[in-house]
Amino acid sequence: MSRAADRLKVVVNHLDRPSSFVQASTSGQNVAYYQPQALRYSFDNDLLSTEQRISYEEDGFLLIKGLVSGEDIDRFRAAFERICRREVQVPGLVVMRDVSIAKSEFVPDQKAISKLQDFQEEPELFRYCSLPQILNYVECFTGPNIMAMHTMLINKPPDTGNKTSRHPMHQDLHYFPFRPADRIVCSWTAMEKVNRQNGCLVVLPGSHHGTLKEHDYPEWEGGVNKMYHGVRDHDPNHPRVHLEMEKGDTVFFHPLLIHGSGKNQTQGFRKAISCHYASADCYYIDVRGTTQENIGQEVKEIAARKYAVDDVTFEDTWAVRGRLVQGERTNL
Ligand SMILES: CCCCCCCCCCCCCCCCC(=O)SCCNC(=O)CCNC(=O)[C@H](O)C(C)(C)COP(=O)(O)OP(=O)(O)OC[C@H]1O[C@@H](n2cnc3c(N)ncnc32)[C@H](O)[C@@H]1OP(=O)(O)O
Ligand SMILES: Nc1ncnc2c1ncn2[C@@H]1O[C@H](COP(=O)(O)OP(=O)(O)OP(=O)(O)O)[C@@H](O)[C@H]1O
Ligand SMILES: O=C(O)CCC(=O)C(=O)O
Ligand SMILES: [Fe+2]
Ligand SMILES: [Mg+2]
Repeated sequence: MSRAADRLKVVVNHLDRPSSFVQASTSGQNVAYYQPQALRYSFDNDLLSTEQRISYEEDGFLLIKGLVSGEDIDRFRAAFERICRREVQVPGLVVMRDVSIAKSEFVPDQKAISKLQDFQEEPELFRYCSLPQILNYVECFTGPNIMAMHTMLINKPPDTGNKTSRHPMHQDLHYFPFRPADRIVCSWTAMEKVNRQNGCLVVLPGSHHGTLKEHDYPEWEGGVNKMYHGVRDHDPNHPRVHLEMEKGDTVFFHPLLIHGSGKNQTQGFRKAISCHYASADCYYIDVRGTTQENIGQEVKEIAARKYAVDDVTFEDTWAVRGRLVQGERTNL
């Protein structure tokens, strides 16, 4: 029996989802197999192997080594540095500083910047979101109509000793007022070697099988960055995986996957570039009365302050930032 078929059995036993598989009898043994259509998290196409599809189904992430070239990464880094030196003005760009230095004097240097958000109007950085090799993978999860909904370049600073460089365990779906979750995917590319020392991604494999959990600010003594909500309670005994990656390696992960990143214990600034994609056929939801109401309110307040408007909705803040990168803008 092939390795893929072997893993199918494991997945079936592991997930215990009677409706998604059929019983088959081989050599007198009763064995459960997935039917092709029972793989709900990805589409059947020529790019993903059955093993890769099962792996995403089971774990909620898929790591592809060497997907982005060193040359491209160097160009993204140069664009980031131009922004840090304030040589360019980018409409809509959010430049974030770590909470531990947010109130100190401004230095126009990468050392003051822990994250860029919303670089959809910066052509060089946004090129990342349209790289054909990335979109080919994204399409496996979203289908052909693809929106780039959220863009980030994370420059995780050396921890100042307060542990504020940590990113609490969270599910990205908490921030998104659109569905269905299975048609949303994040691509996250290491811009240099990332490991436990400099605060690589940490994931709870399989956690995407659960539902969206309640998120809030973690009670950390040293402070927490604005809008860095964490899952209120996740099973501390769930196995964790530290995703150590080389420059250009890219991980695709599901928006319900619980993940975070540890503190950066080196003197370097750990860099990664990422984009959250969604099928343009997704639809907006009203988060009032749901666990997402708290983040919806915070984002609305920030948008209102930033753009001096008072009737902006949480959905609007996404609709204005989203950009079509493939196919047709049908809905979002
Ligand atoms: C169309 C409009 C869109 C509106 C934008 C809304 C943003 C939406 C974010 C959604 C995120 C989705 C992501 C999905 C993936 C999951 C995650 O990424 S989780 C983390 C998400 N959160 C963030 O990314 C935080 C983003 N940061 C910011 O938006 C800004 O940095 C900011 C915190 C709003 C501050 O920006 P700005 O107002 O420009 O900064 P200042 O004028 O210097 O400071 C104002 C005020 O805020 C304090 N401050 C600054 N930085 C921080 C910080 N890191 N933590 C806490 N507080 C901070 C600063 O001290 C000032 O305070 P004061 O008391 O008013 O002096
Ligand atoms: N004490 C804690 N309470 C809550 N969340 C934590 C705690 N320690 C780490 N985390 C979260 O777990 C994830 C990574 O943890 P990890 O243990 O790898 O990092 P670290 O504790 O910063 O560093 P390390 O354990 O490698 O010294 C991050 O999301 C981090 O925010
Ligand atoms: O790069 C990191 O540290 C994690 C970022 C992340 O998970 C996020 O911003 O949603
Ligand atoms: Fe995240
Ligand atoms: Mg730890």
